Amino acid sequence: MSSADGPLVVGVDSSTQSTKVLVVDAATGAVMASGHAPHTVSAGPGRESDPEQWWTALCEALRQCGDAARRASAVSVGGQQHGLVTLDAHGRPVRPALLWNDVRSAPQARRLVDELGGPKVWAERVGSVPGASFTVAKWAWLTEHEPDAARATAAVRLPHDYLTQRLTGDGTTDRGDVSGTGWWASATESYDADILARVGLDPALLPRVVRPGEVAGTVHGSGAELPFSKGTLVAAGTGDNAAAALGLGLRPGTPVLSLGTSGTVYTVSRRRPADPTGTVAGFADARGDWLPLACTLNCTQAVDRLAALLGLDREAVEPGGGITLLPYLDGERTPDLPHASGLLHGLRHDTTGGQLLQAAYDGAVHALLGALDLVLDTDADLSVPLLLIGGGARGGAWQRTVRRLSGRAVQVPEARELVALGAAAQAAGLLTGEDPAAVARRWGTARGPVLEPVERDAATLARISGVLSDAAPLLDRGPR
Ligand SMILES: Nc1ncnc2c1ncn2[C@@H]1O[C@H](COP(=O)(O)OP(=O)(O)O)[C@@H](O)[C@H]1O
Ligand SMILES: O=C(CO)[C@@H](O)[C@H](O)COP(=O)(O)O
Repeated sequence: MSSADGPLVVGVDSSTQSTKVLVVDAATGAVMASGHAPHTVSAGPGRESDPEQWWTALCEALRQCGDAARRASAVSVGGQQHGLVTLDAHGRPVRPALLWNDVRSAPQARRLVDELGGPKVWAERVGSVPGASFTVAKWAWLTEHEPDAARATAAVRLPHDYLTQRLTGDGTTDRGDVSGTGWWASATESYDADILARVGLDPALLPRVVRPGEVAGTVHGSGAELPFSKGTLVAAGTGDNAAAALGLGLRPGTPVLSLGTSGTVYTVSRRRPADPTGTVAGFADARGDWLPLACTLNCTQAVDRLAALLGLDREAVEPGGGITLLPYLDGERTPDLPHASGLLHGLRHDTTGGQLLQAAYDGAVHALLGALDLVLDTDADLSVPLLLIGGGARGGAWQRTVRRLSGRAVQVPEARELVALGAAAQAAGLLTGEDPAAVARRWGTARGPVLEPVERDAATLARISGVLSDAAPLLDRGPR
């Protein structure tokens, strides 16, 4: 390991499939060490993970960073959004966390939307119309299906809150991640007492919302588990998408398309979003701005699953065939079809496996690009390249599909772990007093090749939209 110019900071990405840790030189952004450890997610009708496993994975990933992590002056955690973590009076999980992609809470979400006065009321007050992913719907599901677990709950946390609390001993969250709960009103930037009362959640169970730039706490214990010394600064942390926005040093109007377990499209905006259609979630960012975002449940894993079923490498796509494949293997959030399953149209004798696989990529990207038009302000500059990030951004087939269906220039940052880098920039900001996005720009994290625009394949987009609308009743009710 070469020597660092400045103090070292640690950035954590605790996402759906794994924990990734970077130790970064706060002066230059150079990555001095990294670690990675996988998580398990339950299969079947729900999606759950044990929060204790996230902690074990974090400790393991930190261990892989060796001496560099021991020298860190500050740490910050970015985490998968929305997950419901329920803790008992001793701070131990009452049950596994209900994750963002668990659609069992769809009926509760629909009921809550109606009870408060409909989508427009939610959009204006909370900034988002909650779907199954939102924590408020998950809590409502828990109180209905597992009332004993709800009664045993002494604290409610998001995934990044849980890990931050394990570091500091204090219950804290931040405006970015709390804006995805459904019980934080973006209009007033505070917990919404009326919504909490409707779902029977005592506000005393919720964490303190740390302000941007404020310290969440310090590492409260060290020992065998953690490399940090007691007193290491802990930043507020945030949700993974808000962390990636920090990690890119994102400026208002620049669009991001992230290809991970979830697919997301978002930008930073100075205007508080309020989309009554529910497609765009009106999240706050981790600074003082907003993060209009749309999210799909089926992205890299759905396409990889199709490739595995076909016995193909994920790059073995072939053009043509007129096939439409809606890859909604987990139900879908964008479009709002929580009970949907995958749907194939246009199969012929001469259809090849490679064409089916390409159709899966097309179906996944179609959903994201349709939402991107709604995410961007009317004054967004369409000539700015689309920033392509997440694990899928490394894939040639993903890159070509996004270019063909968007018709836009696409920039692929060389930096791989933008969520962890954003968390690291937040930690560095605590030490230097800088805006974390400015830290990331100073580090040059968004640098990477720009792939020139190609002609937009409007015919394929129109074909997919047509199948989607014709199959709407089938997709809405799900398989029988
Ligand atoms: N070289 C690659 N080409 C295409 N897809 C890739 C490549 N490397 C990783 N992936 C995909 O990236 C996904 C993981 O992305 P990541 O952003 O790390 O997910 P998450 O943060 O949601 O856990 C995997 O599901 C895999 O399909
Ligand atoms: O639910 C959302 C955004 O609203 C997801 O983007 C989650 O935050 C999970 O992220 P990944 O694990 O796919 O990065």
